[in-house]
Amino acid sequence: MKYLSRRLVKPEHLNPANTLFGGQLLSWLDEEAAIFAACQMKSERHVTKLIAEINFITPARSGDVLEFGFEIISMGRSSITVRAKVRNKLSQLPVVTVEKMVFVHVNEKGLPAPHGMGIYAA
Ligand SMILES: CC(=O)SCCNC(=O)CCNC(=O)[C@H](O)C(C)(C)COP(=O)(O)OP(=O)(O)OC[C@H]1O[C@@H](n2cnc3c(N)ncnc32)[C@H](O)[C@@H]1OP(=O)(O)O
Repeated sequence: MKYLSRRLVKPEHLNPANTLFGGQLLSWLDEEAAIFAACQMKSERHVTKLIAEINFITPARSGDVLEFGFEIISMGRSSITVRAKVRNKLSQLPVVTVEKMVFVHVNEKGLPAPHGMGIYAA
């Protein structure tokens, strides 16, 4: 798994329990995974199709630096499927894992279109 980006947890990202709001983390994850998918497909136009099995493992707190890791599970005709893990940079503890994120390359009408790429390192 490649850890390609980092985010700092700030007070405005917290929930009433003073830990990172899950929706904030998922928003970051979707954006970071979409960038990863774009790099693999060499695509500027793709959409998130599926996010499956999200497991929030340990809480993150203000001041924590989170690292976002991704790996390719498979590439199809128009789609790419990736696995994701976010971990605490200092402790290396896993914060969340996502078993499956599917992104689909689309044409100008928003319909699936072949990305034409094999697997290569971004
Ligand atoms: C980055 C963002 O936040 S984007 C915003 C959020 N996302 C969206 O709004 C997307 C809304 N959804 C859509 O527009 C449509 O569902 C599309 C364009 C993604 C797909 O349309 P579909 O009619 O399902 O396409 P189709 O059945 O031809 O499948 C296209 C590809 O997706 C894959 N796919 C479709 N459904 C699934 C699924 N449930 N799970 C896994 N893969 C799937 C197919 O296997 C196919 O892959 P392949 O071409 O590599 O073999």
